[in-house]
Amino acid sequence: MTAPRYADVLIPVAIDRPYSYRVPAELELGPGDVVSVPLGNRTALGVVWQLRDDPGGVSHNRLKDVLARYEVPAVPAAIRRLVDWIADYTLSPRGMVLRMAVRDPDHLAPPRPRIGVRLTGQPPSRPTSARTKLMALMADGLARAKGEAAKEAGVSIGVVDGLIDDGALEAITLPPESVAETLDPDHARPALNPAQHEAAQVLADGVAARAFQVYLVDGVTGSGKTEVYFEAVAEAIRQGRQTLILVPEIALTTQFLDRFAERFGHRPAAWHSGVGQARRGRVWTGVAAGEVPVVIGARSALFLPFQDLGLIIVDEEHEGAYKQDDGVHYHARDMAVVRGRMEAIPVVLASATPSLESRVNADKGRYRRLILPERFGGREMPAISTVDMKVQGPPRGRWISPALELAMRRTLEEKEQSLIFLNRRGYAPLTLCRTCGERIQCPNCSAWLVDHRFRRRLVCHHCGFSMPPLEHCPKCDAVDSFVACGPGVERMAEECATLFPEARLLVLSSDMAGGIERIRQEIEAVAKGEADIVIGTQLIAKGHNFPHLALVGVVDADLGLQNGDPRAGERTFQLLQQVVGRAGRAKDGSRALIQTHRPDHPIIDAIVKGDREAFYEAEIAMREEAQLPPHGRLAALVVSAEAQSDAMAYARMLVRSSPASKDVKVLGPAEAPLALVRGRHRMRILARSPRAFDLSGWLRDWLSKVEAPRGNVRLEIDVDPQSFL
Ligand SMILES: Nc1ncnc2c1ncn2[C@@H]1O[C@H](COP(=O)(O)OP(=O)(O)OP(=O)(O)O)[C@@H](O)[C@H]1O
Ligand SMILES: [Zn+2]
Repeated sequence: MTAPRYADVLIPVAIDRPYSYRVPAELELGPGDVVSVPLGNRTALGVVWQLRDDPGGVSHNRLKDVLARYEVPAVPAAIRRLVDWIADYTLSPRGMVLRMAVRDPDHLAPPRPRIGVRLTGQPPSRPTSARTKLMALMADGLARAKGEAAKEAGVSIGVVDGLIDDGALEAITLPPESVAETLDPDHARPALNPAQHEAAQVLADGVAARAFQVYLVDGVTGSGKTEVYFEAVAEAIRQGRQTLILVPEIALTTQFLDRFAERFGHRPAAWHSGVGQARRGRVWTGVAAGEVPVVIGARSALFLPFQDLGLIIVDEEHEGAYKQDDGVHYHARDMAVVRGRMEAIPVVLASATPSLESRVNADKGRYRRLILPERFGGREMPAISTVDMKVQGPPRGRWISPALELAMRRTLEEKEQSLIFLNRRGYAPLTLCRTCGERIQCPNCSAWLVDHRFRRRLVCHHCGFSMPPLEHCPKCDAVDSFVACGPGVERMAEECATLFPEARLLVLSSDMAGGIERIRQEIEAVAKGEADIVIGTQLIAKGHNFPHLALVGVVDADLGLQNGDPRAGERTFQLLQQVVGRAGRAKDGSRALIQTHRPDHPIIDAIVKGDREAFYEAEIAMREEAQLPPHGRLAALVVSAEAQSDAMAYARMLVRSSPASKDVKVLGPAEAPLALVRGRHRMRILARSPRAFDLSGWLRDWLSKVEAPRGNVRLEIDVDPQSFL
């Protein structure tokens, strides 16, 4: 048999179709091989999507040759199918989806050998103070990587090289740093309570069965969902198969990594944007070679080329962070289920506040629901009450009600921790001129600038525009006439400092100076009890274990309920439930106070009564009534342009040419709630269909019949939108 002579190669750029190339005789290629090919006047990396014996309608002579094959494992068929599937479903160019799986050639290159140094026994000919420092460090006789030796001794790399030339040190090749520690499934098995044991057994059996099944581990906060799914991980390790654990915000999971190491002896391999290039390369190849047993990662880890995946876990499956809203609009939880089905393996979704989608799937029998009804160790849930801001509100210009203040004082006296939760970054969401009423707006977006006092900037949260605080009003020229309206976490910190000057305060929000590393340290400090009052945004509401936390105060529970987004209710419920669930995890007698203007709102009521079922029942009924997901399907089309008239014209043309269908209702175009972002005017169109309808197929049909946007007009498609802004 002669080898195929043509290869269709998909290149990770914004094109949908693979390009055809000739395969030179000396090159042996298989599907999934990573190759370099000429593209225009440059060389690009690509993946062999298909091999053929015919040039596919193009003349042989017009095709170019594949240049070379990378010495890395081939991209498995499962990933290629996943890329095809996601491209079809989300209407994204196939190459853009591939880009999430295979990117720069650099991280695919075989690991560069690490150069280390060690003593030769010969003294340096010309000792300097830097050389002496380095020699003192190396005196223990151990080999060290060059960079590490320099760093530890506090000298430059040049000093190391100098001593090599001098003959006092010798250069040696070190083995690559391992990314694939062997994990021990029985390293430290916890004693599970009966409900945990039962759920863990079902999951372990599922892994052993090697068949597709989605499990929803639905357990209240602190019920030990992690311990339970760790048993499924243990089973996968026993079977010699790989596990992928997806988490919404990997950078903040130090606590989790430590727990994993306690259970299995070592940390898992981590995959996220913060992992250095060289290490990413080793994880990628180690995963493809089947050597890395467990990867924990952010949503992009879903595209890793596992050789023998046996289990996927999606922790905090309800989290909005799983939805990617730029480039390819995909939901990592949903795509994890797709991958699980393709690979015929179990998928475990875990949450204390499951998404409506997953809950309905479980109710309908599509997913298997495992319930953990109680906190581990019989720990009580916090006692929750509301503070009616209409009658018991704080004095003007303050946001902590007398009731919350009193509870905080008691907590402080008991030497326990309080958490003040407000999901708003900065000092104040709006700055207003007292003289003329002018509101300070972003020049590029239809949004107010947020006052960030710690940084002394006014910042747009949509485009990142920022400027120093103004002295004169731009409209009436009044001096010193600005007032900050409403609170953000920085302002809450100011109020807490005034009320409790003796307390140790800590503010946590995602825009803190010092970035993710600082946030990580502060979260650890909170866990260790090093702060009395913690003031935080949703960053603090999720997944963390704070044993000293005895009081949670929600500054404004109504905040999320105000916008017209169909998911506002669900999101508010989840956020409040999660933040309240941070309290009382190590000790009974904890409390939560929820400040609200609408104490009888059904969602607030469900939280206070601890009645999750009431919330799910009402919300599911509402979605059914309105034919909203998960009962119906939605797709959003956002048209944007520099001129509003251009955006409007294209959006109108789109709607006019939508194919008639008894199943699909097209709504709009309407100006988006965020009508202007980065200087672009935005119009929204929404298509709604029954659940069983192939909405992606219908959209593709529609868009194939209309003219593509021209000039600066852009069309973005978002199937299963999470955001309605
Ligand atoms: N069987 C067990 N043995 C010992 N400790 C346990 C056990 N189950 C749970 N715990 C402990 O209880 C605490 C809560 O467990 P875990 O974090 O797994 O809960 P969770 O359900 O994931 O909570 P959340 O939804 O709030 O993130 C942890 O400190 C955990 O170590
Ligand atoms: Zn802006």
